[in-house]
Amino acid sequence: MAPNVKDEAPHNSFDTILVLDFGSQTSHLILRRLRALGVFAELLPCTTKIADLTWKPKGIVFSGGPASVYDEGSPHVDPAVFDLGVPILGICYGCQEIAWRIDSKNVARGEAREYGHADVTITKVNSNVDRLFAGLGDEIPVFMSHYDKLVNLPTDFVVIGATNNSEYASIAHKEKPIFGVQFHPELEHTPRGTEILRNFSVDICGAQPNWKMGDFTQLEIARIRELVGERALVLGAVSGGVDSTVGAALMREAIGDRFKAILIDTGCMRLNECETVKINLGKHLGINLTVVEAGELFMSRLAGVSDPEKKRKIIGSTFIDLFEKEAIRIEKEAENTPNSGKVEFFLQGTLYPDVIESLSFRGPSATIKTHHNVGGLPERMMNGQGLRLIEPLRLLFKDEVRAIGRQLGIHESLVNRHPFPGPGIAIRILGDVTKERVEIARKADNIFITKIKEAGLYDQISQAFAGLDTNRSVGVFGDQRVWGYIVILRAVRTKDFMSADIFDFDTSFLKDVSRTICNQVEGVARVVYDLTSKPPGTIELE
Ligand SMILES: Nc1ncnc2c1ncn2[C@@H]1O[C@H](COP(=O)(O)OP(=O)(O)OP(=O)(O)O)[C@@H](O)[C@H]1O
Ligand SMILES: O=c1[nH]c(=O)c2[nH+]cn([C@@H]3O[C@H](COP(=O)(O)O)[C@@H](O)[C@H]3O)c2[nH]1
Ligand SMILES: NC(=O)CC[C@H](N)C(=O)O
Ligand SMILES: [Mg+2]
Repeated sequence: MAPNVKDEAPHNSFDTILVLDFGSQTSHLILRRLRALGVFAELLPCTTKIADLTWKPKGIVFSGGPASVYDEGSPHVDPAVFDLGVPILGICYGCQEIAWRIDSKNVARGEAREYGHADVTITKVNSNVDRLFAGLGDEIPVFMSHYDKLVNLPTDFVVIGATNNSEYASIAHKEKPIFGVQFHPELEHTPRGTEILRNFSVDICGAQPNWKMGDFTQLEIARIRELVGERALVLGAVSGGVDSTVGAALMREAIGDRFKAILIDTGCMRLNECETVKINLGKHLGINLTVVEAGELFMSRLAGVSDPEKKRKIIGSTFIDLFEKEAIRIEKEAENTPNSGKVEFFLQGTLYPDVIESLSFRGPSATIKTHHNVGGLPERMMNGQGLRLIEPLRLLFKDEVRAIGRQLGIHESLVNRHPFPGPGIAIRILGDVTKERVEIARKADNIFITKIKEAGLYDQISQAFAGLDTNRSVGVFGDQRVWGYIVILRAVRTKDFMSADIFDFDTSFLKDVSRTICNQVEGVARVVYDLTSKPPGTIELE
């Protein structure tokens, strides 16, 4: 495989805390909190071999995780991590891992699950170990989520915090900067958790809290210039979503017209999407976007397919076919112009959550959904055509990307757009995809989003759309029997798209949307509002 460029990362320019991930649902929040403090942080699987690290972290956090340290097959860190000489903080499973490494009898199943609020009584010991809880007083409310617990105090450790249920809820090594907490400082429900993470990263690890988006932007532009060199062309998959738009703006800034932006019209885009994106990118960013019209091709390949994973795979491989063709076309077109060169790079707007998912120590969690931008797509492009991948945003979260977008002067309406998945409306239709069904879903979606905007709710909602259940339901319209599809409205609030809450509309708003859709979209017999949070649901229907 062609070398990736991911290692040229901010960890070379900023003090970085390494988070080793044991698979907790909230591992990414540890990074979010640290970065919000101005401390750059990166996540790697807990099984990372320390000898493979090409950079030295200022400190290491072990995350929580669903396994039990004492079970066979449970994940464990490379023992070399303790020889690095940098401070370590274990959170929940991470704390249990520290204790278990010292003696496997130190951890056992507790008598009761402790899930939710608890009060930690802080014990002052000496100025060295007290640094973790410095400034926090005698007691702090925390959020717990565990069943296992420390049943012995590991040798050479002292207790720095206890709860009614957990005698050793927080521990510290007597001499070395090794700490463990049974609770989760990364959660909002541990109100003073950020202070604990600051005490650890800044005071104990000595990390300079100087991570700023502005620096990232300039560093990234310089890095792209150096990487791409004087002649090479870069093909960019640009959807008009905030991620690829910001990625495209960075590329454009870095290498001008040698960046070639391509939008594939899958035939499953939102109403007027492609036209609007083309105009916006031209007007605001000076990017000449090529729209590849491929609706018919996608429809023919999707005909009769109702299995969600099959749909996603078909769409993913059709995207590649088209990008491969485009690479050839672009090189031909550039021949005999001042910009002649080979297409050597492929830009994608991959974000950190996608990367985190595929970094899981259990292997990619693609078993839930195959995202078309991770996995198959780049690999074939790279192996088949020798293309190298550029993913300037692969270490960022969505709100960080939005902040960069604003810095680059990208219009607020683009920066704040709700995300739209690459496979588009195809994964919002339960059942097989036909032109007629896409059209119905698209119209319903447009009505829903327009009403949301009119009501001034768009920016309060993280993502909203209308999908289609292709089971049909009976209705009565003007005394006529109809047998039509069911429109599913979905609107969620989330910061990171890993978990999400339902948006609370007034019933009168939903009634109005329902009435308008039934009146204006032929083929619909009923409209329902999806009340499933994530988890257990996912944001998209498929
Ligand atoms: N229709 C499309 N044409 C070209 N590239 C696409 C298309 N849809 C998706 N992509 C590529 O796949 C990547 C992942 O899509 P994704 O929807 O996650 O990001 P986005 O569209 O840039 O932003 P957002 O999440 O806000 O929609 C995009 O960044 C882009 O590189
Ligand atoms: O580009 C994409 N290609 C995909 O295949 C894909 N699947 C889901 N999504 C988006 O990811 C976020 C989380 O969605 P789920 O809860 O449905 O997994 C939501 O924002 C989804 O819109 C995708 N984006
Ligand atoms: N949240 C966690 O890390 C849980 C750790 C472990 N699985 C327990 O039940 O205690
Ligand atoms: Mg998108």
